[in-house]
Amino acid sequence: MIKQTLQLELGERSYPIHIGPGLLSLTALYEPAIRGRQVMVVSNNTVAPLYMDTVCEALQDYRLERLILPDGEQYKTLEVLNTIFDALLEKRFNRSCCLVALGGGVVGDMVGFAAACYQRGVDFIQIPTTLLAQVDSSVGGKTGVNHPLGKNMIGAFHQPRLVLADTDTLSTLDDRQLSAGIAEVIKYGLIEDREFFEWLEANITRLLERDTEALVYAIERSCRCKAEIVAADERESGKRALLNLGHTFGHAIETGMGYGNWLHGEAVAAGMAMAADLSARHGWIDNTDVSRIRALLKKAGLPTDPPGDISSDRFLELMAVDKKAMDDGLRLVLLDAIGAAKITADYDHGHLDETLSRKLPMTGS
Ligand SMILES: NC(=O)c1ccc[n+]([C@@H]2O[C@H](COP(=O)([O-])OP(=O)(O)OC[C@H]3O[C@@H](n4cnc5c(N)ncnc54)[C@H](O)[C@@H]3O)[C@@H](O)[C@H]2O)c1
Ligand SMILES: O=C(O)C(=O)C[C@@H](O)[C@H](O)[C@H](O)COP(=O)(O)O
Ligand SMILES: [Zn+2]
Repeated sequence: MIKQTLQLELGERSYPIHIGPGLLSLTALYEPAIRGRQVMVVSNNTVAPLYMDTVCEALQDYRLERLILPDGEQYKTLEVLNTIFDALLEKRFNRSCCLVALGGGVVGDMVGFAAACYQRGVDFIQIPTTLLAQVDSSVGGKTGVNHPLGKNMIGAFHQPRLVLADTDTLSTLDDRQLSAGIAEVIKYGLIEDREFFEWLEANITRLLERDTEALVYAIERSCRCKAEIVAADERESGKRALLNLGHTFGHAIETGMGYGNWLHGEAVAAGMAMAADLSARHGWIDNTDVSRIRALLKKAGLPTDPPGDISSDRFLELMAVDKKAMDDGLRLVLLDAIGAAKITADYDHGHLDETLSRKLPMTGS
């Protein structure tokens, strides 16, 4: 079985995405990206004790440095980013170096942004170790940090040279984090792949039980969807915004609750349920679709309602900084069907208020 390799096609910045068990120790996979370079492997204090040695042993013939960041969404900040620059300068890393991001989406986003900025841009490799990072954050080149007033507000587009998603690393992930990753998997089904959504309805238990074959299938199908969208619209001038389904509500929840209280995937899950609710209020999908979406999210161990502590006015305030806000208003990603999302500014503000203030039928099932 079971290793899969996809290619994200972006001309001379194209790169492979390797998916499967046992990949961390395969030196040959890294070599094209790091041959002859200084390499800094950056991780955090949870992931480094688990996997840093395996990666460094695979790279033992290289000039290696290790750097360990504090673990948590609350550390996805400019301040912690600066510690990466300190380490690179102290170790005299030059422009031909390569950074390796070993961890979940937080490490990946920060190391990617450090690579985008250091000496105006150096190479980096993504080694995602959470399901969420393997299906989403390691692919596509969105990098950055949070600001107290808004999620991912400081960042850059900077593509990795290689993505190496070793599914064995998922064995040490706790159940809550696995579920958070499944939220982004469900997102792909909702935005443009109804058949995948139906596969998820039938196979969600296999994913929750960490069946390797099911995981590789879901990761590959998710990455294929994301890679096609990014190849068509790298910098989100159009279609890429579909990947933001659930995120305008979700980012508001993350910022409003304080980073790290709700996991990103949990906030996105509640946000997708809210997007489905708002779509149904317009008659674009029907209530049975909403119930199906909520049922799958629940079965995956995910929330389907926003926290009670955020009023609809506060939601609107938090949502106003969304990157899809234009001078003429905020665009939202909503649903015409399961498997057909759309980006639209043409929604009813009264309906939006009903969704934000959780008026029935939001709590239908
Ligand atoms: N760039 C993008 O396109 C993109 C896409 C989606 C999400 N994101 C960002 O990704 C972040 C969320 O990523 P995440 O869900 O991976 O969270 P995370 O990076 O915080 O990782 C979750 C937790 O799991 C731990 N962990 C990681 N791998 C582990 C393993 N194999 N075994 C045990 N523990 C492990 C981490 O240390 C952390 O405590 C958010 O900041 C979000 O904004 C970015
Ligand atoms: O890759 C994308 O494009 C996405 O929107 C993927 C999202 O899952 C991810 O959370 C991303 O970081 C959100 O980007 P943002 O531009 O809304 O901050
Ligand atoms: Zn996301």
